[in-house]
Amino acid sequence: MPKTALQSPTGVSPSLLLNSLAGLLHEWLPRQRWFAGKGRPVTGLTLASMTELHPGCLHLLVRAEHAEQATRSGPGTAPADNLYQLLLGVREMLPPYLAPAFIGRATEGPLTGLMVYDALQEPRSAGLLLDRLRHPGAAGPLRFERDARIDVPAGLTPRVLDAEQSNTSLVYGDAFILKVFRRVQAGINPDLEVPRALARHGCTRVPAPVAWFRTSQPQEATLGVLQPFLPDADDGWTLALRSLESGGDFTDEAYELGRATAEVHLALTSAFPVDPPEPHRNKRLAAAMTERLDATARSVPALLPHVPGLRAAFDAFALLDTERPAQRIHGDLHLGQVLWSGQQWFVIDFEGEPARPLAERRRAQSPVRDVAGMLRSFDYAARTRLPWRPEWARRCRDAYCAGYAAEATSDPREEPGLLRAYETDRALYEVLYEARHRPDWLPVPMAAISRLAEPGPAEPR
Ligand SMILES: Nc1ncnc2c1ncn2[C@@H]1O[C@H](COP(=O)(O)OP(=O)(O)O)[C@@H](O)[C@H]1O
Ligand SMILES: O=P(O)(O)O[C@H]1O[C@H](CO)[C@@H](O[C@H]2O[C@H](CO)[C@@H](O)[C@H](O)[C@H]2O)[C@H](O)[C@H]1O
Repeated sequence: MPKTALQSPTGVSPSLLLNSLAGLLHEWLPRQRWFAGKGRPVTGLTLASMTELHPGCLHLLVRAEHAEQATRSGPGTAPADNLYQLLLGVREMLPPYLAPAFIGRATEGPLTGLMVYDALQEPRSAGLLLDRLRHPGAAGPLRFERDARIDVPAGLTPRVLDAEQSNTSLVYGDAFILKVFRRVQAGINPDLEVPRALARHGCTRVPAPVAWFRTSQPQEATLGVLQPFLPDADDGWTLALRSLESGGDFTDEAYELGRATAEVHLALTSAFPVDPPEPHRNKRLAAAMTERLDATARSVPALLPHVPGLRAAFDAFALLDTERPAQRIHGDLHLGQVLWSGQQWFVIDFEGEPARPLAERRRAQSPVRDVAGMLRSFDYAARTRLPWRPEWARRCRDAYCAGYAAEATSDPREEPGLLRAYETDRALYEVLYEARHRPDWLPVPMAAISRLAEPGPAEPR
């Protein structure tokens, strides 16, 4: 057991503990990809819950506020409630292998002089977390639960997944993957809710949750989900780039992806209630899209010249008289969310667009939102590789829609006005996402914005 002076922090009051951690977290949080106010300074910090998982390892839920945009409304703006999940280790000395996990040395409060680090990167703590999931039970406000029908062996070697992620995932022995949600919102996370429901309904396109953990403090919320790991799978983004780099064709894969999407959509209509068509739904949705457009343009002024053209796409959508049922969907479908196992496409990450409030992400919506997300993704892939091959994207988009139509009751290409509105809404989300997280990528969705703002076909060109 590592030598630590923190044998039992349960006797330490949260406010005292925060004295020790506040300075360190002010520095560390803004550098994390999952921090909502990435790069912006933390302006307030409170401890919402603290649980000692094992000596020297603290599970914390920390509420952090950041400067700017914290109070604006609209897509992608930070919810008022920014609650983060942290697993912190505390030691007197840090062994070299934990250097990348180092957060800082506490200079105040009860932890003074101790080294604080991200315990998710420590194999011992990661292993103990898996043990908790293997043996359902409680630890303070935390509850560990599992599907008892699936065996999870002891002693699987953990590693942190090296992926550009919104959360942190640990892979255990190439057999299971545990996603630890970093931003925690009240209620069940759709990334647990949806795959569980789909698995119950016999859908084999989604790795079924094996175990999960949640908290009751400061509110009921999902904290992490363990699923089978597909060890030899490549994600769709990697495969698409490979195809572009080799001058290849991706239409067979795109067609199959369309079929897989339609299959998941169909399974979702069995697993969750479907909202029947409702008069004026298009008008209401178009109004919400227009509001998001205005809010996004306030955050990213480069959009301003395109606002009238984009608004026209939403106005045309409002006037469409085909009202469709709404259903649960994926919510953030793109090439990075699908895995090719060698035999079939799997769909992962049902969390929805991470910046939207959870209640909104769990709402029934048009399946066209997902279709639009994937169509945008083909355009994304084509635009990130030179020479630009617009025909590659066009062919993939067409094949994807054809595959979708082969399994579903409708062909997305038959309703261009609907598709254009959802693609525009998605491209606006992407503009905000890139402006915040990867400003170098901003030209990718901006190219689509210029195209979508012009009258005429919405196809990439
Ligand atoms: N069941 C799985 N099998 C294999 N790899 C997976 C699995 N689930 C996720 N991954 C890998 O982990 C990455 C991040 O997962 P994802 O659920 O998208 O996390 P986040 O929501 O944090 O972005 C994926 O891009 C994929 O490469
Ligand atoms: O973290 P998530 O995978 O849940 O999704 C977020 O990050 C994605 C980028 O990693 C972002 O996707 C955008 O870039 C992708 C290429 O990196 C591209 O395939 C997508 O089409 C594009 O939207 C996604 O929007 C965001 O929610």
